[in-house]
Amino acid sequence: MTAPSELDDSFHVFDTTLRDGAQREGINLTVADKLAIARHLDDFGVGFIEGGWPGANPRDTEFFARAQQEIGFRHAQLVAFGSTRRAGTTAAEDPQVRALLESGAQVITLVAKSHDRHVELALRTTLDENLAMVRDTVSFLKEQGRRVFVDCEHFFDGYRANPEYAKSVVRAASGAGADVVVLCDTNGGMLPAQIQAVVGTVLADTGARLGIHAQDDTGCAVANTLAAVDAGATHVQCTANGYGERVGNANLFPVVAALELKYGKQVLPEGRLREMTRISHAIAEVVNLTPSTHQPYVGLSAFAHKAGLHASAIKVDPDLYQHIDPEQVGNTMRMLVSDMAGRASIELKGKELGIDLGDDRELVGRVVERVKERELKGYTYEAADASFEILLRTEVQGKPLRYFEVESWRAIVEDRPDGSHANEATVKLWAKGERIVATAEGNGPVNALDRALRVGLEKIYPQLAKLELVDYKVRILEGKHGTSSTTRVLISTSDGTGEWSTVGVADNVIAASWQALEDAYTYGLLRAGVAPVE
Ligand SMILES: CC(=O)SCCNC(=O)CCNC(=O)[C@H](O)C(C)(C)COP(=O)(O)OP(=O)(O)OC[C@H]1O[C@@H](n2cnc3c(N)ncnc32)[C@H](O)[C@@H]1OP(=O)(O)O
Ligand SMILES: CC(=O)C(=O)O
Repeated sequence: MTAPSELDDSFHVFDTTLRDGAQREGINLTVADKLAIARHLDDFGVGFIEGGWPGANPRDTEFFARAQQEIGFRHAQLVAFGSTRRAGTTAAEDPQVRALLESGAQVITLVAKSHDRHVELALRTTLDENLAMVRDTVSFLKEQGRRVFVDCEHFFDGYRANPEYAKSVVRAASGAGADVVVLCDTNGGMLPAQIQAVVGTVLADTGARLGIHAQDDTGCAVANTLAAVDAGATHVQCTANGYGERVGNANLFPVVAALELKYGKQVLPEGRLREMTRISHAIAEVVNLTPSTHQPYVGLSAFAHKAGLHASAIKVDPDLYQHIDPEQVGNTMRMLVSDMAGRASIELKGKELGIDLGDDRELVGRVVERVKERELKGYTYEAADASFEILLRTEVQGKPLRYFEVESWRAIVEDRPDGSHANEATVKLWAKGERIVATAEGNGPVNALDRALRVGLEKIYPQLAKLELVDYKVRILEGKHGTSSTTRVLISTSDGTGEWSTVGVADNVIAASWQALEDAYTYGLLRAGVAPVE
């Protein structure tokens, strides 16, 4: 793989997940989390990882010390973030500038004011003193042998208010030796055409090497970043999954994918783009946020096709309804089966599941009809792949896919005088010619049924011991009918190596849960390779 020193310096992918990303509400990273994310980002191949603000809090200070000792960076250079010196002092004496040096980072990003109003109101100093703060801090850090990037905070709002002053900050930074001057849309209110025009003009007027840092308050951060690149910016600041202050920052993954796949610019080491989906999800795990299923390129739904017309064209050529081959970013195409499906959707889904439907138009038509009929009753197969597979196999073999037959089941909830509840269930089943009666208690009626089913079947199917219910969702489908409405239950089950979802629909929650449980156990046995009863 390419070592940091061999990376092409003409274009920078700069990640600020550990600094700006950590400013998102709800994210609270430990040092261990930061180290784990830095490893993922380095593995992905970004050029720069902004690790935080050393000196601002003990956690960031510790992160810099440990990252340099513990991570053997293969691609990225570690960057420390801080501000220009305070007004009325020198850079050498400013404790937070010293903390930047003491962090050991060889690359430093300085945040500088570039909006005249901010200088006067927030810094409470003069416009000239702010320029001196920028010049002094940059030249001091350059003298200390550091590479320096300057983030011009509120650049675009500042440019609108006072373009000459905003540009004088760029000139002060670049004149003092800043390697890149980054124009920041700090309030995130800009639109792509505005960004493109301003970046083009500033580049022509100052000749400085420019970067872009876009917040996502208009939902345009990715587009704004690309517009800046169109205008000549050669350094993009982004965060994994778009995490960041308020609504977030430019999302690293669509920016990098656009640069590589649409602009034809190689910004990552060879082959790393194919790791993008895995890395996006791994970082989401570390920050403890569920990955967005609808995220471009890397979301579970990014290449999921629901409409029958789409499927019929995809059957001929997937490119007809996909902007790229999902494998280029490590994602996969999925077919969703629902009441919007047509024959082609079922054929493609069958292929995905490894079930041969031959050219049996009648069979496929029957499955389409059955799905539509069931979805009208409230079933949803796009969220319950395992129940769909059971339905499909049942239609293909012309008889139910069965491991056991249910004679009856019963669940009892007992309200006790002390306010507690006892839940008990009994199931009566037939499996391999044997009649089974099993009773169990649980912490709710569905849990009691689940246990009774397991207790009853485990003697015959020991494979069931591994199964675990990992999620349970209930939805009332026709709220206006109150307690008499239709209830849909979705259950997710795991066997430790994979997870599957099943659905049940009935006029009461226990009956709906029972159906979903029956499918969950049936599918678990199918996955375990157990032959169904004839
Ligand atoms: C746009 C962005 O997202 S920039 C990143 C911002 N990130 C953070 O703020 C997270 C980390 N920040 C912190 O932990 C704290 O704010 C610290 C340690 C940096 C500073 O804390 P304090 O010294 O208590 O100051 P406080 O946060 O109240 O105010 C910031 C100070 O920095 C000054 N300041 C702000 N920007 C700059 C700048 N570019 N150059 C010099 N000084 C600046 C402000 O004028 C204010 O000065 P004052 O203390 O004289 O009023
Ligand atoms: C520097 C930064 O985070 C901003 O201006 O938004």
